[in-house]
Amino acid sequence: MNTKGDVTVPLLEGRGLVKAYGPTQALRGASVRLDEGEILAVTGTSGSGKSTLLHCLAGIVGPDEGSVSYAGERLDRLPEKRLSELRRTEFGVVFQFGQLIPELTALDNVALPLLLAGLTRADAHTRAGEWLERFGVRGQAGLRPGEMSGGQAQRTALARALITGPKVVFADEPTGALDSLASEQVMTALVHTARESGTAVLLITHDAQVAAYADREVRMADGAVVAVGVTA
Ligand SMILES: Nc1ncnc2c1ncn2[C@@H]1O[C@H](COP(=O)(O)OP(=O)(O)OP(=O)(O)O)[C@@H](O)[C@H]1O
Repeated sequence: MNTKGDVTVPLLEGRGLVKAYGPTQALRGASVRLDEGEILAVTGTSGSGKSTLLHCLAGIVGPDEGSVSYAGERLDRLPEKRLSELRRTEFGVVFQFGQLIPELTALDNVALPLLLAGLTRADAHTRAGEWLERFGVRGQAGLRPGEMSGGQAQRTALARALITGPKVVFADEPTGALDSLASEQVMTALVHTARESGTAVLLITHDAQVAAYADREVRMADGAVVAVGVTA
C-alpha cells in the first residue's frame, strides 16, 4: 500500500466504472481495489464484465464514467504517451492464449520487452534464459509457441510479462485453455514469482481452484462487483 500525504491509497483502484459497447452495458458502476503485492481473483459468470474491468484498470480502454487511479494518479486522465509508458514499465499482461509472437522462439519472446527497454541482445538473452529457467521452460528456449504445449507457452508468456519487474500483472483467464495439471503449474509459477518480487496480480478466472490461489476474491454480476471475500 502507498501513502500519499497522510492518506493511504491502494496501488490500483477503479471507482464507479461504467462502460458501454454500443447497446451493451459491459460495466454498470463497478468498483474494486488492489493493494501492493496483493493477488486478487475476479470471478463471475460469462459476460458479467470481468475482462472489461481488467481493460479499464490496465488503461487499455477508457471508462465512460468513473475513475481509475494507479498509486493515486488518475489513469483515465493521463495523456496516451504517459499511459503507454506506464503500461510498458509498471504493468504486465497475460491473456488466455498467451499472445506470444508465433515467429519468435520462447527465448526471443521473453527477451523482447528487454530489447524494447534498450538492453543489448546479449544481456536480454541472458536474462530471458534465467526467466525461462524460473518458469521451468528453459528446455523449450529454442522452440516457437506452436511447438510448445499450452502450459509451456503460458509459462513462457508469464516470464515475458514478469521479466521487466512490473508492479501489477493483469492475467485474463491465464489457465482458461489448460488442463488441471498445466493450470496448477502455471498458477504455482505465477504466485511464487509474484510473491518473490512483490508484484500485485489481478487474476480473472471462472475456475474456483484457480481463484483459491488468490489472497482475496471479488465476484462480478451484470457489470458490477457484487461480493467480496477472502479465499481459503
Ligand atoms: N469490444 C467489445 N465490443 C462489443 N461488446 C463487447 C466488447 N467487449 C465486451 N463486450 C460485451 O460486454 C459484456 C461484458 O463482456 P466481458 O468480456 O467484459 O465479460 P466477461 O465477464 O469477461 O466474460 P467472459 O467470462 O465470457 O470472458 C458482454 O456482453 C460482451 O459481449
